[in-house]
Amino acid sequence: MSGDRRESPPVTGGGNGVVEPEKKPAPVIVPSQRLRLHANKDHMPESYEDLQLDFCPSIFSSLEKYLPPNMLHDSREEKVKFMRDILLKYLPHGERTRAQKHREYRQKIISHYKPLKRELYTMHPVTFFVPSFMKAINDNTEDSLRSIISEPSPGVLTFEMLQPRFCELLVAEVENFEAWVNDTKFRIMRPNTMNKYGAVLDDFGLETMLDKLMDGFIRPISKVFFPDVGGATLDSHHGFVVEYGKDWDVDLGFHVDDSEVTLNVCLGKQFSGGELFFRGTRCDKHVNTGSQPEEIFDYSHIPGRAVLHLGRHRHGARATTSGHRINLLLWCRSVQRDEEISKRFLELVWRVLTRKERKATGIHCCY
Ligand SMILES: O=C(O)CCC(=O)C(=O)O
Ligand SMILES: [Fe+2]
Repeated sequence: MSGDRRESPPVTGGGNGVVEPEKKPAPVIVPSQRLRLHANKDHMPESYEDLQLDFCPSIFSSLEKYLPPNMLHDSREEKVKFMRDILLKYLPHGERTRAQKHREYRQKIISHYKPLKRELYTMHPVTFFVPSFMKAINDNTEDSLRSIISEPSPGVLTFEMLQPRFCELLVAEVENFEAWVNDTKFRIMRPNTMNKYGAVLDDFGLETMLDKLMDGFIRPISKVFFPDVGGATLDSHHGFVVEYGKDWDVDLGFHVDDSEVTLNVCLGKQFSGGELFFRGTRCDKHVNTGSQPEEIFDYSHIPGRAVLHLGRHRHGARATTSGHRINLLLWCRSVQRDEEISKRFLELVWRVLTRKERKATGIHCCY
């Protein structure tokens, strides 16, 4: 099983950047401008999405809950400055430059690649989605969603979603992008560690459209069906296509996704094989344990039909034995995970402090 999950940022160095220089005699300092060790659960954090920040905006929203109480109602700029200083101090340099490099990589592609099907780049629900899906989303009730969704195995939801025309347009756009990559010899990053083929749609301009797809059409479903894992708070995504066949990847090993909720829709073309196999949901600790008979389920892809499942629902894809299979994948992530990262970040910072430094923080709780 390949662990394809994102890791929380490691913390290096000692001190939390807010520790006072040693003074004599050492007073008991009760500092006001320090992060709290426990989140203020009642605080509604601001959104930082519209700011050009060097860290993911949702990290700021999560970290805001740990701000000292007297800062909670400061201006957004003041809060950003405070939190950014801490992140800069503790996130390893490599992680920061990686994010910066990726932004530059994406910018380079977007400024040189000429899209073929421009209508894909803005969300047009009526031309993208089949009427039954549109109606269920517009009615916006649990019953309306349940009326179009089947659950052939616990936690595996399937429903008709994409219009054939949309699938054709997206396949044509991906082929155009790949032709450009070949012509220009641009070295692109593949969607994940397990694929040699396929393309990241977010990297060549489709990020905004896919964000709308997640916000308006996937979150309403995952809110009802996957409420316990952040289904209601999906707020970022990794959108890509995978390609299978004789001249592409053949199959995909058993794995879990780096997502809270995964949308997988077949776009075509003609193929045989390529079934998804599921083996039940596990936490990180038990990801390699055996399966119960009722967890074993195989699903045959049908173009336009979506499969929605938890990222931690163990699965893989069998060999595509003939033809060419292209699937759209949207790994949807929740702010809930960023909160987990913030928490672990603080725990780690706490761990690297000396006893004296801990005392100086004025926090009396320890891990
Ligand atoms: O090929 C498929 O349909 C599965 C793809 C998948 O599971 C993934 O990319 O995470
Ligand atoms: Fe997957």
